[in-house]
Amino acid sequence: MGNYVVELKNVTKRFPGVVALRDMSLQIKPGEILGLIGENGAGKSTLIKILTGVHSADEGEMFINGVKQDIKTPSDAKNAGIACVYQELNIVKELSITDNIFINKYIHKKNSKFLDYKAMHKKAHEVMLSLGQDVDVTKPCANFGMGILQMVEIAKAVLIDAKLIIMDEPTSSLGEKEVKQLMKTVRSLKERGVSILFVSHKLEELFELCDRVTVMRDGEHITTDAIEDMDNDKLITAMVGRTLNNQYPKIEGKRGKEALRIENLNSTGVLHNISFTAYHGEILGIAGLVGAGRTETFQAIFGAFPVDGGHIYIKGKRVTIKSPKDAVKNRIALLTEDRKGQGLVLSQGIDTNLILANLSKFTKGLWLNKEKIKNNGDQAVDDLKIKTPGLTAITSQLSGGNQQKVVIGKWLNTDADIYLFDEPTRGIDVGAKVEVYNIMNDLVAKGKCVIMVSSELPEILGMSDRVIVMRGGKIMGEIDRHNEGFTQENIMKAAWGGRI
Ligand SMILES: Nc1ncnc2c1ncn2[C@@H]1O[C@H](COP(=O)(O)OP(=O)(O)OP(=O)(O)O)[C@@H](O)[C@H]1O
Repeated sequence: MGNYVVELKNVTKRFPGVVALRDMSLQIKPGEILGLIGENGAGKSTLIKILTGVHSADEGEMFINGVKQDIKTPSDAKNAGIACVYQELNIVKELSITDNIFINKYIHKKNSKFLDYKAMHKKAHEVMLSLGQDVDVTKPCANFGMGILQMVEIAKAVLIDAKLIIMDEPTSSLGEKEVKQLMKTVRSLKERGVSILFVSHKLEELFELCDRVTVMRDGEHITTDAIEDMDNDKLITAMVGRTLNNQYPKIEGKRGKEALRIENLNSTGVLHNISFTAYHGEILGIAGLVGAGRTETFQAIFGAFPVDGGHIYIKGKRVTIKSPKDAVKNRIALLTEDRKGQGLVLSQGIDTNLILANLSKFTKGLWLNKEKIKNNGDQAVDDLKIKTPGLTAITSQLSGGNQQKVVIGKWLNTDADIYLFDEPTRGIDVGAKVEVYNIMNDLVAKGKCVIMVSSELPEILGMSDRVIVMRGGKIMGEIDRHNEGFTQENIMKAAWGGRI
């Protein structure tokens, strides 16, 4: 047996109708950063759940430092030195950083039932500092942003002396600066000998950070290689099982008439005189850093964010949009960034969820038109490559990425003219991204107007006809696809406050 911190041997895990992991083996070396990547539904979360004692394997074995383990519960895993920082953080926002860090193992004063807050604050501050965060640990977590809260989770792992810290899509809700800080912290943990399993859909992060990378597909181990032996194409091919010729299959449409015009949209302190025009038959990209006001702009157009000035015109006519209902009436669809929070009824099947945004299209009198619902579902599963044992499968049992695809499918059912896509490909795999881009192409070909907010610059450049850049609730500039200034550098410059 090699020198591994954690080793899985021939692990199989079945759910009704699905083999989530099939004969999966994995070795993690001491002090290495191992990347883990795979399409939505490939089995990554199931693997994490086995490592952390949330699920037990049907077959297979697990070793820690060469010693066979019998991990049955999350506390077994913790005791064995395995910790996980989940995408949805496990933080009680009302409590202080110190309380969150010590929540299950408070330090008591010597021979006393009283808690020793002095000692705990000191230790908490020390650990946070070692992670690069000089913060007031006595303050409630509600006062801090995602980047720091994630560090609180990492601090918990450090305090139990974790040998392996698993990070599940850790950068998905972080801004650029926070991502940089996280990378620094991960490297410093590695230097201290901690191993990291870094699960991500973002290839560039894996290339920047990892020593080796493991690719999974359909519940199986496909390959594990040193990162320097891998490149984009090799990773994608291993992941999707075919070569993807073009990650951004842009088809340029013919720009039609004005679809949406915004004039001097204001929301005190948040949006400042936002004005732009979007046309039928084009994709307008909105770039900017986290906090630039992009999501708020979408919500304001959709009647879901308070505005105190400005006008909205649709097809040249001024309209009043005071609620999402007004927006839908004006044939605007908004695919929000927070897809889990809005709109999926997790206890219902995929077929039902897909029709929720436009029920009337699927009813006959008072009755649901079952055939239409089935055809619609089959089409969406096919178009979006939703991985599921069946159309009626309960959405709570789908992998995270596949749940997102259901939400996208739901909004595509609305027959809108104007589609506002907020971070449309967050959390979905490279293959599925291409499907979403193809759907955008189809919408544009039908003369629809697509506006996309995205933090992924390659995606913005790859798919937009025009890009506007926002910063601090203002529009900094606009660049056309056919302009030679249509580059990542120019967009970043504007996003950081420069002029295009
Ligand atoms: N509790 C469950 N009941 C039934 N099936 C499940 C359950 N959990 C996961 N599955 C199935 O197991 C398979 C693997 O899912 P898993 O969540 O591990 O994928 P993943 O690689 O994490 O995907 P994503 O990138 O979308 O998060 C999927 O087909 C999923 O539907």
